[in-house]
Amino acid sequence: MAEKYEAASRRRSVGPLARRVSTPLSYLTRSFHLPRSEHESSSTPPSLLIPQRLRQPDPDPAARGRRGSHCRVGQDFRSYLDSLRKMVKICCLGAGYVGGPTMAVIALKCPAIEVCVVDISVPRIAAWNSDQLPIYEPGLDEVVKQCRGRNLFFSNDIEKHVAEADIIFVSVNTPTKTRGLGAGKAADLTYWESAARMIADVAKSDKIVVEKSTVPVKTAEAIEKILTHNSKGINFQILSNPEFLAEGTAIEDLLKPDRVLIGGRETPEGQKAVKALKDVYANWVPEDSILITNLWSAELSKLAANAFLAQRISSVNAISALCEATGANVTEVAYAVGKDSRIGPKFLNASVGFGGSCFQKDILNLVYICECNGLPEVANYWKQVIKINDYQKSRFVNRVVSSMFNTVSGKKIAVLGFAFKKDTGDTRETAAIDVCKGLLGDKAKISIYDPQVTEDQIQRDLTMNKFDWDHPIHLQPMSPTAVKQVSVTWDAYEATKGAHGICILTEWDEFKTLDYKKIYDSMQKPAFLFDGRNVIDAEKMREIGFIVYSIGKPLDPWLKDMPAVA
Ligand SMILES: NC(=O)c1ccc[n+]([C@@H]2O[C@H](COP(=O)([O-])OP(=O)(O)OC[C@H]3O[C@@H](n4cnc5c(N)ncnc54)[C@H](O)[C@@H]3O)[C@@H](O)[C@H]2O)c1
Ligand SMILES: O=c1ccn([C@@H]2O[C@H](COP(=O)(O)OP(=O)(O)O[C@H]3O[C@H](CO)[C@@H](O)[C@H](O)[C@H]3O)[C@@H](O)[C@H]2O)c(=O)[nH]1
Repeated sequence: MAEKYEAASRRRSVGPLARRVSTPLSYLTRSFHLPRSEHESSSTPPSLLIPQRLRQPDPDPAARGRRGSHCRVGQDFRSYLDSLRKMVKICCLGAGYVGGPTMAVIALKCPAIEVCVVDISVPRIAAWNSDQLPIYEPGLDEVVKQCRGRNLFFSNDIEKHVAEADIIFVSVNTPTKTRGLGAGKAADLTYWESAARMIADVAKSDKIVVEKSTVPVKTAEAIEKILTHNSKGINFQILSNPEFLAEGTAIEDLLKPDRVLIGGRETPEGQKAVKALKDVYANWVPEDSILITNLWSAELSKLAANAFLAQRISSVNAISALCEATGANVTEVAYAVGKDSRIGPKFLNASVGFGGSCFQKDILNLVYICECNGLPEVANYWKQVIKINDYQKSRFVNRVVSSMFNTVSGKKIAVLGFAFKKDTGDTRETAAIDVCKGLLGDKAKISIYDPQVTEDQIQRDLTMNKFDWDHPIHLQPMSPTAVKQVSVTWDAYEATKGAHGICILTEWDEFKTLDYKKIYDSMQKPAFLFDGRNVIDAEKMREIGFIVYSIGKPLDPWLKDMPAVA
């Protein structure tokens, strides 16, 4: 088993563990004044990169017109070179799910720009400099391999790279506040504010500071105050450039974004900064997909986009409850509704509930901003999206317990999938946490399998308080009192062996092709299968002998006779 674990670990990326398990104490002790790491010496960028385009033929001359950094008619070669040199350094604070992939793609598409991603976490940077990247994201390894050491660097020497940069992206955590004013709703800007103060301290030349993190509207105004108050005459331009990538498809999303949004001040300096950032993206994003707005529109658009997306899921999940009550089929309903071109087919999959580090946090943030602006009706409207999501998770738990003769005490429940969606090892706010906690509350014994999530991570998630997961300073060493009723395996067949019931909580493709006959044969009878993602063919499973529940689908005759679920 130990060998298997090691082999499986080697197959996997380090995952969020690098941040939350192996290194927690580093967060408690680190300041911005960090010693150079071992990796530094081999990965510190050269002081100035010679633009590759000057040495290599342009691979796509036809695209020149839409790129921003080519020598224009009337511009002499030296000033062209100077303009490139002036633009060559980007630093990104925060080497996480956003900072890492985003900067890797900028480095890939802009060989003339030197990109350095910095972080307060030493192990996280070490992982970026190794063969085991700290996050699992399809396609990311290839992009990093292509650029790392060429024009993409990862470092803990934050001050040095901030001081040298022309453009500084800030992509640090903006979690929900856990205490004090606005606790449980407002964004905690501690990490952002300390990043801004550090930039003000170390800057010796003009900088463009880009909000990449998701922040409340008007954050740029506060950041501007911090920077200009300490600025020693240095000119800082703040831009809002929110990120819209989704985990699991981050590289695809970054290579072909639906849009890039840049908000800036409407002053000549502000517009110059907007143009400089636009020129970076214009290396691969068509001009008409780069939207320019004022600062506040850009900041608010990010929160609004996530609220709209989450609202669609809560809408279809609300309908899923009605489908179960009436005999309608949510897949058919969603298909019929999505065929209306005004509605569209995407993001209408009923599920056990949305998770991830963004939707809940950003909607709570929006709710708080509405309340602060005297708009309680608007706040309540958006709050309902979260309430339905919580309802969907507890409805699922209730369905499991009521179906299994109203108790799961002492029963083995296999959980297939713990990540918040497929193709990621990220477990932040995953619905699986609430479902497992609910089942544990009824004294179930849980056996979990997820192809990308480790036991340490799962134990940590099940013992952590709400909202604490996104606060580096709250990270503690592995709790010695891990949840005993929970076991974690690297094998779906082992997880389901001897189980009374199975809950599918993540839509991993491999769950569609498991040998369910073999699984059924190894389970206690009657064998229950609760599909929280609608990934299995319920009719085939019933033929095997399972009692099946699928979200929003007509109920199994067995389940109809069980106590009603609220
Ligand atoms: N994860 C996503 O899919 C996604 C997508 C769009 C936007 N966002 C937003 O982007 C921001 C970052 O999200 P993430 O998922 O990348 O978070 P993350 O936790 O993966 O990464 C944040 C990193 O910032 C580092 N950090 C904190 N303070 C720092 C400082 N002062 N200097 C340097 N590094 C510091 C942390 O150590 C951590 O590694 C959040 O505001 C989030 O809402 C996230
Ligand atoms: O039809 C659907 C689509 C998604 N989900 C769930 O919703 C959650 C979020 O999924 P998704 O949006 O694909 O992933 P994220 O990485 O959280 O990306 C969202 O949050 C990011 C952070 O702000 C934004 O940048 C992205 O645009 C936005 O899609 C996951 O639990 C999904 O399983 C459903 O239940 N049904």
